[in-house]
Amino acid sequence: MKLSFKNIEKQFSGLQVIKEFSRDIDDGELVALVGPSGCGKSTLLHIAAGLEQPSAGQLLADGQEVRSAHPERTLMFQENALYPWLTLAENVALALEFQKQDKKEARKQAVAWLEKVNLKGFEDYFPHQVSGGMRQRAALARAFISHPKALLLDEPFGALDALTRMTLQDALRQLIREAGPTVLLVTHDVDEALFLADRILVFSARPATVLKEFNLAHHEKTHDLSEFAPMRREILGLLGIHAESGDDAHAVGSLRTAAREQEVLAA
Ligand SMILES: Nc1ncnc2c1ncn2[C@@H]1O[C@H](COP(=O)(O)OP(=O)(O)OP(=O)(O)O)[C@@H](O)[C@H]1O
Repeated sequence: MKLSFKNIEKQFSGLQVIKEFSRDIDDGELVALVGPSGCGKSTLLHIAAGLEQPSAGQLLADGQEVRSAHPERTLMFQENALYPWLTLAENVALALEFQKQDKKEARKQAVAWLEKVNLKGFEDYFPHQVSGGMRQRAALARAFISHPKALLLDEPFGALDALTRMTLQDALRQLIREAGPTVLLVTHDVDEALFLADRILVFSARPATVLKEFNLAHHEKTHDLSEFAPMRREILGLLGIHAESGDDAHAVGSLRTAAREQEVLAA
């Protein structure tokens, strides 16, 4: 699905959050949105999902104006995405039941998707009985089961430790390769953006405008991102974080804290 943002503006009771955002996101492309806390990244995802309407401008999905939410554009959040009173299989199956699929068939497909994300044997566990990483695997299964044409990911792995996050990034990349949706990924983790994205848009503080975009399509990437060190340094620099060489890992880790501090100072 091609998403075309055309001169999008968004205000909340006089607070300008997004200013003249125009970009095409091509069918099957993965674009990461990186920027200071509170600049408007989630708001852009909500507009893409059809949960918020732009104050001005238009969003087209395959040429049709987006006016409301639709399962072909699926939003996935950081945590607490699963219903605690349902098992993992019931949570995943629910996405199909919402679309009026037969309960038995929905369960069958849910079990197959849980197997795809390495959760075979955990179908009848409740969310509190599994780890945070396993919950997000189930959330991925639930996001993919209805074959969305666009996947809108809002810091999907933000609450996980670094190692678990990397295994989830691998799982996500595999699912994307198989299913081929267009993906918008909001992340505070510059390495996550470098690893997963075809393109990275770096936003300014509110109102969000694109400071710079980086193209990473056609790079075969591993978690060893050393070849992208100059790009990572430039992105962090744009975000006001100055990483000395050798100190990048720390700088990436502190991006979230620094961004929150900027938000507090700006308030
Ligand atoms: N529904 C709403 N009503 C009023 N203000 C809102 C609403 N949604 C977002 N905002 C405001 O818009 C601004 C941008 O919020 P948004 O969540 O899009 O930022 P963000 O870049 O995703 O932040 P973070 O990285 O911290 O998640 C914030 O100041 C927020 O308070």
